[in-house]
Amino acid sequence: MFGGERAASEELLERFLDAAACGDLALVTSLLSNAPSLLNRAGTNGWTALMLAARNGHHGLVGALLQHGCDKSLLNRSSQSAFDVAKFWGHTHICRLLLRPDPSLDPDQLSSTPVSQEGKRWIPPQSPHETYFSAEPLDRLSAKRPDQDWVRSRLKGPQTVILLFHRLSPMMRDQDGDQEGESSAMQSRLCRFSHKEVEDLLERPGSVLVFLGVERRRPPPSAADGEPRAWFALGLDSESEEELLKRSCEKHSRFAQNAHRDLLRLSEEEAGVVAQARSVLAWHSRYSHCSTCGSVSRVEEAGHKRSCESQACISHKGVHNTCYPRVDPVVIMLVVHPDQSQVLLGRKKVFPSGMFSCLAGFIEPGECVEAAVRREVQEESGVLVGPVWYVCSQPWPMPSSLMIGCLTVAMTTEINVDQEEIEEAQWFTRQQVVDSLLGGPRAAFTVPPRQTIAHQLLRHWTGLSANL
Ligand SMILES: NC(=O)C1=CN([C@@H]2O[C@H](COP(=O)(O)OP(=O)(O)OC[C@H]3O[C@@H](n4cnc5c(N)ncnc54)[C@H](OP(=O)(O)O)[C@@H]3O)[C@@H](O)[C@H]2O)C=CC1
Ligand SMILES: [Mg+2]
Ligand SMILES: [Mg+2]
Ligand SMILES: [Mg+2]
Ligand SMILES: [Zn+2]
Repeated sequence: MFGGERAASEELLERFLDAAACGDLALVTSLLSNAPSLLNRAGTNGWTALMLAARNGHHGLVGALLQHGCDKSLLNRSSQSAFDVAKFWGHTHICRLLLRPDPSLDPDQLSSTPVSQEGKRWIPPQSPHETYFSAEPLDRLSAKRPDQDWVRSRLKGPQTVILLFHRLSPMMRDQDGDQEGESSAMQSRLCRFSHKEVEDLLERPGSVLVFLGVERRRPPPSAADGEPRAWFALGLDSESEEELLKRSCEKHSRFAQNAHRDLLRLSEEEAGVVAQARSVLAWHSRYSHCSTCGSVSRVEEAGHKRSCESQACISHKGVHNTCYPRVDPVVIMLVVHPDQSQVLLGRKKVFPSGMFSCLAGFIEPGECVEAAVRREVQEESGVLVGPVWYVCSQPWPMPSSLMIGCLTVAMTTEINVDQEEIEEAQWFTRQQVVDSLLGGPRAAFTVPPRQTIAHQLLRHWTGLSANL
C-alpha cells in the first residue's frame, strides 16, 4: 500500500472508531457498508469498535455490530474482551447481549472456545451475574412463611417444583449423560419433582421441607391455578440414595458427590436456588437440638426457623440467634503490592497442585470487615495491609459462608506464611495473572475456577489496572 493510501485507511479507521465510541449508529453502518473490513480492526491499544461501544454503554450499536458478525472474542492489549470492558463499567444489559449465542454460527463452532488474533483465548462467562451462587430467580416471600395454610396450598400446587437433597447433595443429572466427565464446562440440571411424586417422602422421619420462594415471572395463562410456580427443597438424610433415585424418570440422575466440583456445573439460576436450599438444610442437619438448653427443637416458618420444645427455655425471649439459619461472614481479599503492579496469592495444602488463590478467613465476633482483612492477611502471610475496599460478595453454601470480596493495599512486602493454613504465598505480576486467567502454556499458576469470587477478584484487578 502506498503512503497516501495507508494514511487514508488509517483516517477511515479513526473515523469509524470515533463513531463507535460516540454511539453514532448511522455513521458506523454507512462506513461499514463501504468498507466491511473495518468491523474487527483495532486502533490504539487494540480497541475495536465493539469494545468502544461496550465501554460507553451503546447498547443498540453493540447489537448492530454483533449482527454484522463482529468477533467478540478479540482482546485488547490489556487482554480485555468487550465483555470485560462492559462488565467493568457496569453495563449489565450489554454483558447480556455479548453472552447471547451467535445464531449465525453452527452448533459445533459455538462450543469451541474463541481465539483472539494473538492466540489468547477469552472464555465467556455464563451470565453477567456479579458472582456464581448469587442469582435470585425466586421471590422468597419471607412474610408468607408463617402462614401454614398458604404454604400447604402452594406445596400442593399443580406447577410446584420440589428438589430432593440427600445429605445436602441435590439430585441432579448431567445434560450429556456423561457421569464421569471432569470438564467444568459440562452442564448439569437439578431434578424436579411434583408434590404427587414425593408426597409420601414428606412424612418420613427426619425429613425437612424448606419453602424457597416463587418464580418471579408471571405464570402462563394456561397455568392450572394461575399462581406463580412455587419451589421447595426436601432434605432426606436417613433414606438410601438408591431408593430416592428410583423416583426419577430421568436418565443419569445422581446425587452430587463432591459439592465443590458438582455444584459449579449448574446454571447460574439453579446455583442461586441451591445456595439458599443447601445452607438452610445444612443448618437443620446440625441444629436438631436447642443450643441453649439441649431440648429437641421443631421446624417452623416453612423451614426458616427452629423453636425449642421446652417452654421454659430462654431462647424464646429476646434475640433468638440460635433459632435462625446460620450465615458465616468470611473476608476474601486480593492484596495489592505497594507498587500496584503485583498481587499476593497463597496456596492451601489441600489445593490442587499449581493453584494459587486469594487469602480468606472467617470474620470473628466484634470485628469489622476491614479489621478482619488486616488480621487474616497478617496471620496467613505476615504482610501488613492498609486501606480496604469492598468489591462484591458471594454466598458460598459449603455450608453457609458469605464471602465478602475486598481489595487491599500492602504496607509491607516480606512474606512469612503461617505454615498451618497456607503452605506458600507469592507476589505475582499483572502479566502473570493475566496469562494465568487466560490459561495456556504461559500460565504462571492455576487460577481458581471462574465460579469462585477469588477468580472474580483477580479479573476485577486486571480490569482496574488495564487501560480501560
Ligand atoms: N468462593 C471462594 O472463592 C472461596 C471460598 N472460601 C471459603 O471461605 C471459608 C473460610 O476460608 P478459610 O481460609 O478456610 O478461613 P480461615 O482463614 O478463617 O481459617 C479456617 C479455619 O478457621 C476455623 N473455622 C471454621 N469455621 C469457623 C467459623 N465459622 N468462624 C471462625 N473460624 C472458623 C477452622 O479451624 P479448626 O478446623 O481448627 O476449627 C478452619 O480451619 C471456607 O469455607 C472456604 O471454603 C475460601 C477461599 C475462596
Ligand atoms: Mg484462610
Ligand atoms: Mg486464616
Ligand atoms: Mg480465621
Ligand atoms: Zn432450649
